Amino acid sequence: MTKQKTPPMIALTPIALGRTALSQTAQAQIAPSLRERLKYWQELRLLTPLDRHFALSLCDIEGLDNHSSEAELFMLICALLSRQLSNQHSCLVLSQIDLANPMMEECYRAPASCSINLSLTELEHQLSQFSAVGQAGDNTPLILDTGCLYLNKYHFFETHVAHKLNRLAQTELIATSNAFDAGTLNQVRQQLDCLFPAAENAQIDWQKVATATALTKALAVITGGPGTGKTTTVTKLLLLLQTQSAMNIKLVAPTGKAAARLSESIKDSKAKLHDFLCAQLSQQLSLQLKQAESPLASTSSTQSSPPKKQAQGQMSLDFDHTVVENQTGAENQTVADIQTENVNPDSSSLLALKQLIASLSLIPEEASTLHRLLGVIPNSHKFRHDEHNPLRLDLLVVDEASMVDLPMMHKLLSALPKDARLILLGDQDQLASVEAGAVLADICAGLKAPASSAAQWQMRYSHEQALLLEALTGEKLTRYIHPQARLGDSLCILFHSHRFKGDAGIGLLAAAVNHADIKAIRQVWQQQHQELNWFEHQADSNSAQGKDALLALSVSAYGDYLSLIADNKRQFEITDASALHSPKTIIDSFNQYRILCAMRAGEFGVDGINAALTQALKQRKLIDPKQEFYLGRPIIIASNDYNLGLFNGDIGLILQDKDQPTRLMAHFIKADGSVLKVQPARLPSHDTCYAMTVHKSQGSEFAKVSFVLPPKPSTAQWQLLTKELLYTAITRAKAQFYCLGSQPVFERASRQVTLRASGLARRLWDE
Ligand SMILES: Nc1ncnc2c1ncn2[C@@H]1O[C@H](COP(=O)(O)OP(=O)(O)OP(=O)(O)O)[C@@H](O)[C@H]1O
Repeated sequence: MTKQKTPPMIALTPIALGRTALSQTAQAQIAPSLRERLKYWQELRLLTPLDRHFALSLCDIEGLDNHSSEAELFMLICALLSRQLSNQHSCLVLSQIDLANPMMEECYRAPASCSINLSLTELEHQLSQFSAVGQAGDNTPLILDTGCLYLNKYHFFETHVAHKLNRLAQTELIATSNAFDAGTLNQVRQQLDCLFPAAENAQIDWQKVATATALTKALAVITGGPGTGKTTTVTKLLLLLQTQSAMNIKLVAPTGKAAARLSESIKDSKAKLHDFLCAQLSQQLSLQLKQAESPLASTSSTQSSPPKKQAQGQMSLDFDHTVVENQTGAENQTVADIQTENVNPDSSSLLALKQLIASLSLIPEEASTLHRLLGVIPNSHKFRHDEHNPLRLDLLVVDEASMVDLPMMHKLLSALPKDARLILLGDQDQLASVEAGAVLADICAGLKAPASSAAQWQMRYSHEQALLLEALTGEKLTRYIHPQARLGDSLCILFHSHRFKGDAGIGLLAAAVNHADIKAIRQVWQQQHQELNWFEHQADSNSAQGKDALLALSVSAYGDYLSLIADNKRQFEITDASALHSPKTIIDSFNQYRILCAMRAGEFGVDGINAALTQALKQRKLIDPKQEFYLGRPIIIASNDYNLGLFNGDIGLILQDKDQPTRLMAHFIKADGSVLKVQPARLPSHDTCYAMTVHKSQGSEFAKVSFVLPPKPSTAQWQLLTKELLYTAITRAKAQFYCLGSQPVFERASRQVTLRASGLARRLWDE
């Protein structure tokens, strides 16, 4: 270990005496050592106990004299690094340290404040001299890389994720349009045209471009806000891929709830796509028949004809399972049924349609959680699938990718087989993952439009990729050519929301918040959209009018599922099980409404709102919370229990057991739609869930959402109030959004952007 003889590196500011808020230790001494300051910062909650112990342990490992200025600098930097990791950053960016007030104490001359009397270059040099600090690839506890200090493990995760994503992005499945023979290029174009018919407006169909992107690259990242058609696009893409050659496709999402939603969305998309293709087929057939001037032969038979091999042998498809809803109102038929002698079965457009319809059944519908896919090993942080035991699949689709943290992305990419493709879906503007990193945001970072641009995002293609995508889609993309496209060739952002029409309040508010556009935010609220409702926090703390209004609304909104439970109770009393509402119906009804809080603790946090609403529902005799697990109590699981199959974030209800109505059981709906019943006493740690945090609501949607902001946020609370939090809360609502807050808090939060320190964006876009 090399020790440097340098002037004092940390200037210790004498403590201010006589301040009541000081710890006794801090008050008693004029110039406390850094060890004492660490303790004091922990008392002030500027550090966690873990941060302090991390700093002390590393100083011990380094073997420094505790009172030396080197030791003090090292401890301080280690504490700062640990604090960054506790705040979900991947590293400590040295240039972001406020050298004059590194601990960022609110009062500059706060009792334990200190400053670092070194330039940034000197600081970096000093740090590189410690034996615990190494360079990329070293086996040291800490790594200093390009001005960022990492815990070795996080540095490894980050470089590995960057390497894997870059490698996947560079894996060209089709490099240029010349790679196709003319027939194949035409076939793919025709299929794309068929799935994405030209719209009347002249705008680029980004869904079509995204699909083509994923046909050409082993990595495709399709992002966009709610309802922009990510699932619709990926369903069409999977269909195209399955028509090319049958693949082993797996669908995953980070949580059980998100996986269940993905399954539902894919099913819904498939059904819509089936109807759409059948309508197209019907149209084509009518056209051909008209041309042949011959009426459609009788199609009344509902029997499936034996599958017909195509005459020219170009395709040998089994159309047996392909059912067509005839527009003329005839019964469902197979495609084979409605072939007639008068129709040319080899017409390329007909064949393309039939091929697509036949392949629909090959698109998987069941989605699992990432944990289940990777194979949890009880009591271990490792998974069954890793680089030594890769997953068995050809294509992996990961939904809600914004929720995937850096360590999980590392594990997922490690387990991905060499030749597999990866498709990431998500909303890059949503809250970042609960744990370290902001992987999806870093992946999209290179598409951030320059500040001067009106657009927020701008596509970035290499010359070759722009031409290839143009050849496949017919869309004009050359204006997006960028000299350093890097990951841009694999990315596509969908802009147009099909859920929120142009003038719908929720969509407008979400967009205004996303752009941190205060003027637009005020305008949207002033326009008094019927789907947006504001409850003002009362300035007078004795009056709880805004909160009362929210509670009254919530009692009424939750009244629906509670009345279904009351119905069942009556049915059980008269022992008539025939008219019971199923647990799924009741849980679906409960999921129509949710209160989302910015905070966990306090009167306006999850804890306070849950307690107040429990009381309000009790007063209205809608619940009887005499015992802990009372009928109708909503539960959210707070930790994983692999044996029970319950995961952090799973939501269920305490309901009467159909088989033994005197017994109350926690009921959950699993991703495959089945009901899981668990004895309340066996539940892993859990909370009541009339209200939940915005963080926990990621991956879920509700018809109505009430969002609660604290009236007077503390300094610590302000750190959580960001535009991503607001945007995520707003976009959980499909039909109605209510907000209990105050204008200054809402607006200041809209201006605060989540910044997660990480080197991933640089590794993906600049190196
Ligand atoms: N090009 C389109 N034209 C018309 N409707 C569309 C189009 N694309 C998607 N939709 C419809 O918009 C709705 C939302 O689409 P989809 O579920 O694919 O979006 P998403 O981005 O996956 O949504 P979420 O954010 O909820 O995951 C669906 O009803 C879908 O049928």
